[in-house]
Amino acid sequence: MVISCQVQILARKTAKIGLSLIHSFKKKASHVLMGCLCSKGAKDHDADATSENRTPSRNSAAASAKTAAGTNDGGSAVLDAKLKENRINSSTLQPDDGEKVVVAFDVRISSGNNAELKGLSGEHVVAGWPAWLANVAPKAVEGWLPRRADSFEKLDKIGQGTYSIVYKARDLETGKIVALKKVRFVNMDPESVRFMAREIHILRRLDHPNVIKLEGIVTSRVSQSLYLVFEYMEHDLAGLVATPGLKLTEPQIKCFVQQLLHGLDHCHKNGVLHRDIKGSNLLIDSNGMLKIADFGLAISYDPNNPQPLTSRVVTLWYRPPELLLGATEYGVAVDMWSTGCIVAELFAGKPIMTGRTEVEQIHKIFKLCGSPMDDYCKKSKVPETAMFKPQQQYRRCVAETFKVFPPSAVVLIDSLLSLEPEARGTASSALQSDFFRTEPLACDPSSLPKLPPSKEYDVRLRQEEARRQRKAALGGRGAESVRPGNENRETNRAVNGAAELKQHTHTSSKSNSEKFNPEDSVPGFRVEPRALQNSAKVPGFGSTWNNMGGYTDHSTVPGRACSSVRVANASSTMRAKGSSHSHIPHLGATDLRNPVDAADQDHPLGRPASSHKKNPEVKDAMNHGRKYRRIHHSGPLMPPGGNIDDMLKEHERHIQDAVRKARRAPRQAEQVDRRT
Ligand SMILES: Nc1ncnc2c1ncn2[C@@H]1O[C@H](COP(=O)(O)OP(=O)(O)OP(=O)(O)O)[C@@H](O)[C@H]1O
Repeated sequence: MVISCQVQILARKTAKIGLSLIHSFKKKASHVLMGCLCSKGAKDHDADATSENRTPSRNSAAASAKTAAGTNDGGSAVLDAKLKENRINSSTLQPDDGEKVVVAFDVRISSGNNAELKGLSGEHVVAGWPAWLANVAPKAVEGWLPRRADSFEKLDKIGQGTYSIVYKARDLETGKIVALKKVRFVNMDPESVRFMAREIHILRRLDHPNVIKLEGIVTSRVSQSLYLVFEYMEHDLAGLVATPGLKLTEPQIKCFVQQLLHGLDHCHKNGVLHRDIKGSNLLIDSNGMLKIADFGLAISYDPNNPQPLTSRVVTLWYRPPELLLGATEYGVAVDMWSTGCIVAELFAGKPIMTGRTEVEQIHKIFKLCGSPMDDYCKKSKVPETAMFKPQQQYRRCVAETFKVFPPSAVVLIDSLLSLEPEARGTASSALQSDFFRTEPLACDPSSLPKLPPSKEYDVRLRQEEARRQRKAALGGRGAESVRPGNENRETNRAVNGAAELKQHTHTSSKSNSEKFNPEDSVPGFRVEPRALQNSAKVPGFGSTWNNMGGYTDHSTVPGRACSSVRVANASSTMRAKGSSHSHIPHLGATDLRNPVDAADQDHPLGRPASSHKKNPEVKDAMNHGRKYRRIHHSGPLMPPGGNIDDMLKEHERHIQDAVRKARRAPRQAEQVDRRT
């Protein structure tokens, strides 16, 4: 005991030396101690991290745990409810397994069956890790020492995820600017701790310039939270795509896609599936380096020994058809599908398939990629019972839809968006595609122009500012009194965001695909003359990007089909109607998804639903939509013989109901406010 105390004091004073002492004292020199900020390569798989491999339901539970933890104040009741829902709602889940795993886990810790593990966690506690972490996930922190929260100075809140808040901070020891991802746990729930531990463990196994680097972990003794320390990244791809007036050139798109594929290749070759590739998880630093981030849903997998995995992963718009149809045996192809969506999104300037529910999402996929062939289930490992075929036969129209993109991009997108997973190829085969060999070639990341920080989070801030403005207007001051030019850029962007949001809300009685594409021949797309596109310039901003030296603007390259046209989005629609705003920011992924995703709010993964929590604008809509929560949930998407068109109409009606009620609620609240 005395020895242990002395060691503890030592460890606190000089942590690095302290841990070495502990280890030599305990004669456990199995790994080299590098200190908190540099340890790499904890190769052995954490039993916890791979437990999904044993049961598909555990990860679903974990995903729910992530969601529940994200509510922070929701407490364990939310978590319990989510876990329960998981078991009740999901057809792909085996009812008892989630429970069993949790129990088995508790038994393992408390019964002391695994003496070595227990010893390891004891060591970690002595080294300064909190017991709740050391006990639950000893391997995640193995070889590292915790940093103290007061060795960082928080500068700004820069992001918010389902279960985390991200801050920009200064490391007071080195002066370096970092990102601190604060993860709070609900009652130290082992399931959510373990979920986060999996993320840490996976991040520590990866080491690549295009994968975000976890630099350390900070524990806070006061709050029940952990901070993950990451290198700081100024932008994310979703934010860039949503930046008003910003149009990526072909070399820039190639540069980003190439980096994404290199990062993915590294993950896949190291047996890691990301399972949540989307723009807001692709971070970009001030040198144009793209890094894959948010490994919260990532999983270790062994292609030679496939295990059942949950199908409840990947954000809806980027989710491949086999997952929507409940496949539990899958591999790298799920990330390749998401990559295909991203590549097309970069050229289109907006997400390409924006389903509001899983049913609608699969329908959009079939409309674009064609109806599945008879042997689809077998080839894609989709359970026959979960399969449905749209009543109407759709022919594949990927090439036709994206014909305005450069031909080599179309070929790549066509292959990545194959219905059959096998046909999508791998990250390394995609890197060999003509897309990267055809002129104009990818530019160098370092030559990308410097941009002000742009994240999906900024888009959300704009929305919040918009709400504030609207409220102020109702209070008599009027949003119009804020003149662009009198405010800083952030506010100007917010004002424009307000207009867009308003417009979006007012016109949301129709889905975007209906709005933009009444003839519905090509899902969600309409090609517009460049004249309209050109009107969308941000004073002093878009021009910076477009005038960068040395870049090919493909509007000037003859034969580049994509140069002369642009896919329509809400902004251009508004401009076409003569909106007084010279540029209307295109809503980010979250924004478009939020107001209409009511039917998805109970998704066990909780990702689409989680975005509602982030956005108070639609929170009410979600509450009002609660009674619809059971409709058309995932699992078998259609009862045999069901009519997809009726179902979609029904969906639309429910969603519109929810949105209408949501719109009414704040007005009523404001009336009450004014009265009181
Ligand atoms: N290293 C970083 N540098 C700068 N910003 C970051 C960094 N890591 C994350 N962020 C910002 O914080 C946001 C949330 O982070 P992250 O995606 O890791 O959290 P999450 O809780 O898993 O989110 P989600 O629910 O979207 O999956 C990101 O979208 C990004 O904008």
